[in-house]
Amino acid sequence: MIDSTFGFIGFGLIGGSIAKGIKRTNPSTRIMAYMRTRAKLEQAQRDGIVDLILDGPCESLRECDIVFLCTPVEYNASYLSEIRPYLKPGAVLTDVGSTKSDIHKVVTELGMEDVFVGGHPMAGSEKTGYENATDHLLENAYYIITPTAKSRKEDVDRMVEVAKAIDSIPIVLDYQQHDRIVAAISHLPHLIASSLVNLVKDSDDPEGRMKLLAAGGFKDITRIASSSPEMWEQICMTNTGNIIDLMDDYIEALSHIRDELHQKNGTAIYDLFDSSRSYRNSFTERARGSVTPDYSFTVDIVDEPGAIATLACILSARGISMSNIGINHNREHGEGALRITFYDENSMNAAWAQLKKYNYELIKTP
Ligand SMILES: NC(=O)C1=CN([C@@H]2O[C@H](COP(=O)(O)OP(=O)(O)OC[C@H]3O[C@@H](n4cnc5c(N)ncnc54)[C@H](O)[C@@H]3O)[C@@H](O)[C@H]2O)C=CC1
Ligand SMILES: O=C(O)C(=O)Cc1ccc(O)cc1
Repeated sequence: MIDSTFGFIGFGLIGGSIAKGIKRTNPSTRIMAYMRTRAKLEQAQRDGIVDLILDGPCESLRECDIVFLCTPVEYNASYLSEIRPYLKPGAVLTDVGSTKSDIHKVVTELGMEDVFVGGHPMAGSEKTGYENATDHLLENAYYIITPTAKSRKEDVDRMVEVAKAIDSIPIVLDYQQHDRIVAAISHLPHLIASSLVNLVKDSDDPEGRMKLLAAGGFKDITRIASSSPEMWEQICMTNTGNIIDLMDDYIEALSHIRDELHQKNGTAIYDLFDSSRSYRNSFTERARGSVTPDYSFTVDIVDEPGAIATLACILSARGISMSNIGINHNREHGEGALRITFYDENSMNAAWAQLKKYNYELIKTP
């Protein structure tokens, strides 16, 4: 990576994770950051991630090769003109926002198309804040790069290098195409998840039994309803056209399903489940969207303190590294299911054999 000094405006989950990822692979890079909560920046400085704390857009940004805007999308756009005076010649200004048309529009209006290259890492979580940022959050995730009409090829290449430096997978897309895609796979699903949660809230009995009994499937498809309302309001408000188009189609599909249920048309409902299952199963099963094959299996463990540590010790004693480990929260009590991912097939097979020896119950990933 030729760039060595990076500035961040906003330093939460995504800004913090990009900075940590850069520092992990390029420890000699210099990072300066601004956000409203200074205490968190001081923590980031103690962590060795932030070298210089900024009090806002200022002269120091002139040292940066790349400046990242990592606040909620509408605020990102409002920072463009404030940052412009502090960009050094040749510096790239980028963002990580989940929608792109709005910021590209402001960039064009301000005549900043030659310095701006949009970005959107396609991973994250429902959590927010620097305290949840990790150096591997964006590993194996697509990092969408949206050039302007006047972006220089070498600037797009520099963003590709940054994405690679944090082990993401760069992909260059037109910003309008980007917004239609994410409306379908991210924004409409967030609205559906939140409205479904509210449907249960409004339909529950006074004892809250729906909430009590809500199990795996419901929790799986509504996890994202715990995301930041401030961030998601801004995302939806900057992609209304695409979301409404897809929502119209979705309402029609739901209405169709309702009719089939009314007519007790089991075949139609079977076909719905059958076609969605085939299509869903054709998605490559990957952690956070990686293109690498998935080397994972699930282990049934007793839900008690130390159970995960014991399992980790058994594997590490054989020198087997895990690339990811996560609890499947489908069950409330009793045994827990742990999904473990490995870097390669050999590690996965060695782990399988080792855990079998200890009589763990193992379930292959479908
Ligand atoms: N959360 C996610 O999973 C993903 C989020 N994004 C995008 O990343 C951006 C940031 O999101 P997160 O890091 O998740 O949010 P976050 O809430 O963790 O971090 C936002 C940061 O911006 C700061 N901030 C908020 N308003 C500000 C303002 N007016 N001036 C200066 N700083 C301000 C906050 O103090 C915080 O440091 C958003 O634009 C979002 O669309 C992109 C991919 C994934
Ligand atoms: O929590 C999740 O799974 C997400 O949906 C993460 C996410 C949030 C916003 C984005 O623009 C991209 C990814």
